[in-house]
Amino acid sequence: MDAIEVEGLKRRYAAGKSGTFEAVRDISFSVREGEIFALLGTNGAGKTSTVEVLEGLARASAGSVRVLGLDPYTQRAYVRPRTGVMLQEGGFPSELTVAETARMWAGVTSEARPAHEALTLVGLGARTDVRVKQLSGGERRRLDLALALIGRPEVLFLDEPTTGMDPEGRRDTADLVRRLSAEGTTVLLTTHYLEEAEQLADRLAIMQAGRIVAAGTPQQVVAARPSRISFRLPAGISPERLPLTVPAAVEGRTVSVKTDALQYALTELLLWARDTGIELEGLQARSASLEEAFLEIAQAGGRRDGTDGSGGGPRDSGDGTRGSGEPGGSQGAGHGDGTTTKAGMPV
Ligand SMILES: Nc1ncnc2c1ncn2[C@@H]1O[C@H](COP(=O)(O)OP(=O)(O)OP(=O)(O)O)[C@@H](O)[C@H]1O
Repeated sequence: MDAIEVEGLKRRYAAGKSGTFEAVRDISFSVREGEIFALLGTNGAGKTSTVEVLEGLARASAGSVRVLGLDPYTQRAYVRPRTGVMLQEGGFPSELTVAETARMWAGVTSEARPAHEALTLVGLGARTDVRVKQLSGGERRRLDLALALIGRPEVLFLDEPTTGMDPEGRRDTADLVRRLSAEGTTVLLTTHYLEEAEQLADRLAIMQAGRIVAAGTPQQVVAARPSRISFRLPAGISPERLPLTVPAAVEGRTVSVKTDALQYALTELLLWARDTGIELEGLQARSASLEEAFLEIAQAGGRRDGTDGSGGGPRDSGDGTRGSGEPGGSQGAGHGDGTTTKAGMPV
């Protein structure tokens, strides 16, 4: 059994006179025990709407959701004590000190960690006597995290945990999340920091307009995007003379190439440079970053608007994430069943 199982989830909101707005449109994914799973997407993509259903704060409009094998909404009394939730807006009484807040929280939590232990975990051990209202934005996020950890959760939901934290706070939080995951805690997080997701997540899903449009390990999602080669155009060489089988963009004197076959294209270029006796100044070759993949997917998704939503049925990608049947829907590279190309990314 996976720690989190989402199958065909939809979430609708009332909109206008008797109308509805579908914020989550038939998504499916699962998170294994001890895994760190990141839900990514542009503003309004549907991440929080999804996470709220997993946290048992809202009912699914359609589909099924299981957390630790239970329905988080109808069986909330059993699920809640085993999960930790860090919401986007914590909201504590601002007159209480950090220690009082943590003790109050521990007082209503079964088998709670000692308040000081939770505060030390998040680096607030030296700030226990400070009033909540005097904390910085990043420190409040740390306090939010401490409270989410107080019940020793088996599943931890982190909604943009590092927003407002300085780089040290982000690094400390990432280290802590890794440690918790190594100890068996399942973590589902949303974040707008793509570098953080790339480094932290075992697997991730990118949402757009309520759908999962790409998913897999960070490497799989990135591998499906073209790699980049760039260098300075050698003096006296026109772009047409370059031995490139893929089109190069020339801006000023910088040549940029996007290629799905980095090793081949680079070999071709280097052999040509050697044989022609040319030095390629500023030569760089690298895989796409998650940020580039995300931006490309977001742009492709924008172009995709207006499609009719038809297409094949849900497909099992073998990585625990399934498409919702929309054109270009979901994903996971390299699942080997031949149902998707280039990790099923919208192109
Ligand atoms: N209570 C609500 N009533 C109506 N529409 C809502 C409600 N809550 C959210 N929405 C809409 O649902 C869509 C998804 O919102 P959601 O907050 O889930 O996105 P998100 O991916 O978490 O965005 P962000 O990154 O900005 O937090 C948005 O279009 C939002 O306006």
